[in-house]
Amino acid sequence: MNESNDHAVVAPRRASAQEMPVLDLGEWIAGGDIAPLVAQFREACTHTGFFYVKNHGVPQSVIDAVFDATRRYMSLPMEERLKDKIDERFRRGFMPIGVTQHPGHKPDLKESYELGLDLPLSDADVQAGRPLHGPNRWPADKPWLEEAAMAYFNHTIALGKRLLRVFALALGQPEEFFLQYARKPMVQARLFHYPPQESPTQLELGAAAHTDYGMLTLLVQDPIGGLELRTKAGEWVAAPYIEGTLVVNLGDLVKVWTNDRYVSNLHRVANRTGRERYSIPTFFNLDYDTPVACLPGFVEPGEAPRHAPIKSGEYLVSRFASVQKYKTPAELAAEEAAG
Ligand SMILES: O=C(O)CCC(=O)C(=O)O
Ligand SMILES: [Fe+2]
Repeated sequence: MNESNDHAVVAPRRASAQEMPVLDLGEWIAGGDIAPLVAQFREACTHTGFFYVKNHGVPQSVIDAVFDATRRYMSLPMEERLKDKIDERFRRGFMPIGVTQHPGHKPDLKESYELGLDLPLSDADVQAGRPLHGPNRWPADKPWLEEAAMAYFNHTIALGKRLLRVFALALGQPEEFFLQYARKPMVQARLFHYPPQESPTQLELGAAAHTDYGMLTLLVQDPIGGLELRTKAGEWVAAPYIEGTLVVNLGDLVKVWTNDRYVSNLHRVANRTGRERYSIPTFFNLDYDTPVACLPGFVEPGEAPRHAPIKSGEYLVSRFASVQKYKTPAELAAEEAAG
């Protein structure tokens, strides 16, 4: 990292309604026509790859409860939380500041509690050592954390599966196309706490500028705000809290499906408010073995797709390893064998 290239990151203007539209899922969820939503989804995904959803079906009480539990947990003494420190194999539990570091940046100024699809040790994929497949890790003396987090997690899985229907139709596929790859989806949620930062800079932020990796990110943020994304013109804009909404954005694997037609956008977090910020992204990814490849209609006849086909899970694991201090299952097995 080059300190002399560092720049202060000042608060940008708010994203316009075109840069961050609000998609209303209410009518469709109530049994209405999906077509208008598909058109709005396509427009947003080819523009900034970011939008809000409202009337999304996740009860506000469930969202309030998971924020309350996250605040309560992150207020506990560090030594208490370190008892739940993330385990190398399954990557679930408390992740202190310092674990996530994007190349060329200082570590992100955030800490988190990580959870995912809760697979028992007897599960065939867990037995087979498939990366990131495993049981959640919960502090037994704080049942309120598991209760609130899993209630929220299960609702976002339902929302993610709903959005996959819209997504498939937007890409010219049958509505159920992605659901065939969401049998044991690699969904991960992160309960984030961002301490306030007086003067954010490009090198040191709550979350350094990055793109997400997979399919769909669903995010609830608290009223503090601080999420920023980059427009097509290269300008950073704020994606503030809007009551009753979640933020949705696309990840890099969508570029493979769509030959770069859909946007996986750079974004970052700067918490300049002087107050604690909390946010909870759920990363909705498909099954490990999903063959991700350019879909028909996204490449001209006679042209080759820009990205080689790839297995969803392998790609995700390689991306995690690039930003998190992370041991691969092979490295762990080698360590174990060495005693
Ligand atoms: O906390 C936020 O608002 C965004 C977090 C984020 O971009 C991420 O974890 O990938
Ligand atoms: Fe992100």
